[in-house]
Amino acid sequence: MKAPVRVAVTGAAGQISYSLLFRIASGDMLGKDQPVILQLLEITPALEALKGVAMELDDCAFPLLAGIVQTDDPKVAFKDAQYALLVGARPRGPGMERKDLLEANAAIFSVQGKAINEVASRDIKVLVVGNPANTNALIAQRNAPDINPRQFTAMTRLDHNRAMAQLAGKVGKTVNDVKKMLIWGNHSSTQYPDLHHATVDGKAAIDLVDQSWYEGTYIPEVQQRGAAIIKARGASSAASAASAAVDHMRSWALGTAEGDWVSMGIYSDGSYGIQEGLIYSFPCTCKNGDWEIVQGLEINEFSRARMQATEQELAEERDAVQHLLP
Ligand SMILES: NC(=O)C1=CN([C@@H]2O[C@H](COP(=O)(O)OP(=O)(O)OC[C@H]3O[C@@H](n4cnc5c(N)ncnc54)[C@H](O)[C@@H]3O)[C@@H](O)[C@H]2O)C=CC1
Ligand SMILES: O=C([O-])CC(=O)C(=O)O
Repeated sequence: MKAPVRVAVTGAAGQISYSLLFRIASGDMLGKDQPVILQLLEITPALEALKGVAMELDDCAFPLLAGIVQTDDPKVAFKDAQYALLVGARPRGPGMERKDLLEANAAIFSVQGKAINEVASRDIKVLVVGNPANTNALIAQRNAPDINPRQFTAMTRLDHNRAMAQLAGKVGKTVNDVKKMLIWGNHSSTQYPDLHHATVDGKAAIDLVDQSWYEGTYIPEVQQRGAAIIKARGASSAASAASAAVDHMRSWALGTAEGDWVSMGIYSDGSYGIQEGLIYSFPCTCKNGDWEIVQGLEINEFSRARMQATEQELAEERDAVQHLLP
């Protein structure tokens, strides 16, 4: 049996965590041979609810669950953590854009970035889920100067998974047939789901659909899927968000499949002309616990304009939180 790893999860008594924690503890995220110690962070008033969640985790008798820490202190939650899933943040309601949450949520990520910098394992892998995820990831990263910026990522895997499911449905195939899906940019309504590199059953996806459906239906539906779930469910995506978080961390830790890639919000190194330092979603392959941006994709004018629009939004979000970026 491997030695247990420490996995910090914030917002641990919330909706997403109610699905996420059970998936992590069952081995879906890091493998069926990897024991985990869950280090759960909540705000003080939610500690009682967190206790209930921890009781249920105990009641599952998961063979891989080697311990549970419950705390309202970030320095306890992140202590020696090798993985951190930053979920704890306010969700949006109907009629809001995710960036409307910046004011309510941004401060959380500067506190947590500082705590990670101080006490976490130096090889920690951080995934920010709480919205607006890319800019919150940027805030956490900039507040953790002793950790390599590559170790802070934001979740666009839910968008990636949604884009695969919508495409598969349209062409009468399953997600297993879809490869090289790609979300560029921000986890927001400016994100750009790019079908120019995707394949379905080995055929170019862009040739299987017409341009008017791609532009007029597909792109807006993927961009607005989060809002559509809020409208239908009365609350934002939870189980699907948890599943995407599990997918993101599993790909990063255990690698991506040969001949395929995943979308991850990562620290831009200037690839594809995207401003360095923004947390922007790129196509990534993962190996040996590290990610790499897929290089050399041909970008047409249609794509370039959309990649720049979402980049512009991220630059504006960054400028709005300057006071939290040391
Ligand atoms: N990136 C993505 O694809 C997605 C992101 N989200 C975002 O994830 C976040 C969480 O969503 P839900 O679980 O549905 O919300 P929720 O409101 O059910 O749970 C959030 C939890 O975070 C806790 N919390 C608040 N401040 C905290 C702090 N400083 N430290 C630790 N815990 C704290 C709250 O007490 C609450 O229990 C929201 O911001 C939501 O918009 C949701 C779906 C997808
Ligand atoms: O839409 C929201 O506010 C929640 C979210 O990020 C998503 O479902 O993609």
